[in-house]
Amino acid sequence: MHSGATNNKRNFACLLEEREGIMLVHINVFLVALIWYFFVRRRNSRDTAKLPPGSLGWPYIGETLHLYSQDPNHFFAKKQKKYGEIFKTHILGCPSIMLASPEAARFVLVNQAHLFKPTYPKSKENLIGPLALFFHQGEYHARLRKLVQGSLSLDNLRGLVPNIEALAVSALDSWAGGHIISKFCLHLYVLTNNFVVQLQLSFEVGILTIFGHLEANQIEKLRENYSILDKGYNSFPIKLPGTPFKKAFLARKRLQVILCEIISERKEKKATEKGLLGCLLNWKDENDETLSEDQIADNIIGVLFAAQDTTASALTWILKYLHDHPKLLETVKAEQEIIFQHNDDGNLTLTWAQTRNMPITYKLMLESLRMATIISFTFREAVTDVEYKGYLIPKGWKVMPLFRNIHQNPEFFPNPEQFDPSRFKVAPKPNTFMPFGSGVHACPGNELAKLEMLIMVHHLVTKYRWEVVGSRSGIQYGPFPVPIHGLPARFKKESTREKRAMGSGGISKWDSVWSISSANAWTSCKI
Ligand code: HEM
Repeated sequence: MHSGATNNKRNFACLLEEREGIMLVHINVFLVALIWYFFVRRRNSRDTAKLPPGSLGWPYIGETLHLYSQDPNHFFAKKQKKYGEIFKTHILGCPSIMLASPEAARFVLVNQAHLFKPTYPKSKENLIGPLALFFHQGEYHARLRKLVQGSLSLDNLRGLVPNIEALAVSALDSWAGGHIISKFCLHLYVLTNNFVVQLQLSFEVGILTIFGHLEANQIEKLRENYSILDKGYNSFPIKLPGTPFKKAFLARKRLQVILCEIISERKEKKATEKGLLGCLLNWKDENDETLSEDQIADNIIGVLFAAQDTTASALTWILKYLHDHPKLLETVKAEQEIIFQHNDDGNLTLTWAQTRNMPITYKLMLESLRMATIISFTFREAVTDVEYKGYLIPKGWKVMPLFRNIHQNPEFFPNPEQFDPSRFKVAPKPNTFMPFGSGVHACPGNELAKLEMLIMVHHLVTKYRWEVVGSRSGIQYGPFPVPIHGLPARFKKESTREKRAMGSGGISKWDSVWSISSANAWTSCKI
């Protein structure tokens, strides 16, 4: 019994020792884990990774005044020169990190896109409609994107060529139709603001792509209210009666009513059109759930918004570059003239195949998109602390891939300030050419925009002559860059007889006015 008790005591002591041993092991494991957490895992977080170089400027206003008191492109270019390809700043009330390298843009927009969400001011989100795809990421975004992309597929665009062509011809005819006699010149010209007219064209193309056929009175109501919305979109977001923002807000409400009427009509008719509205109306999930009217309306306004000013600005720049480079204009004309003559002097409509085979005009378009970079940069917001190349991008900070700076980098585009379509004989290096963005939010309308531009250039150079009026240099932002005052120009429609009389490369009185006026802007241009 005694020895048993002694044994028991010994066993108990052993047990205690064993437990202490186990506890010690646990404590050691815990300490090692703690050390690992602090010295290894935490290496990736705020304590060790440093913020990129740069300046956050004044408290709250940061560097916003610096940005707005100069050309934004100079602001970013100066910063890039001083700090390199990744730098911090503080603009529009937000600490932000700018990224001016292709790898960094790819990191944010493609490889690690899930760590960065799209971000827009709430006031703008509400004007467009908070359910529009570009405010979202994840499953909802992917579902809507598939529908938008489907409606803009090459197969659908192929069928739109004759309609887009008819709209382009009618826009061009309207420029040259209302002739006025300008006291400054001997000829009959029309004085117009290209950007405004281009806006009308891209609006009509947007309507066509979204709705297919629409009654003229419905188009007019949409146009009227959409233009009020567009004007107020970039105004100061204050809802006082009479302010552009308040007007835009009310126009958005009216647009909702008009769109809901159209949606009900289409539902009643059980229409099976291929346009975006058809795709949105016909969508059903596995539980037979359909999209709500708000989801449909917000996405229609969203696509119209994304399609309009962007394409209009790009077209206006193409006109400006053609104007500034007469030799290039002649070469583009020669390419388009062959198609024009093949189509019985324009009596036959353009074919899809012809629009896919305009190599010179295509390079002109790409170089215009590079030089003008309609969307200079985009915004994302870090959803968590992110480390990139040893730099910390803190959660909640804005991140801005700078497309324009990449397009203007001589390492990727030698002599970047020179307009040179021939550079596109060779494909740009990956991720260096992003006029339509990149990754999950890249532009689904890029093929439509290109088609619209090619068709427009075809008709413009084969049937019209034009001359830019007033100042030829300078940019204005609205918010997309356009040549100053929207490039006012005089247009003249050439009759086939006039063209034949001149022959290819012939000089008319009009031509001499043209070349004198454009002599200052003349620079050699390779194709
Ligand atoms: C020259 C004309 C155009 C340019 C330069 C352009 C440029 C862009 C860019 C850079 C983005 C990406 C923005 C970002 O990543 O934050 C984008 C997105 C978008 N674009 Fe375009 N775009 C043009 C025309 C169009 C057209 C014609 C349409 C539709 C018919 C369209 C519809 C959209 C939509 C819906 C998005 C959002 C996509 C998403 O969030 O998934 N765009 N565009």
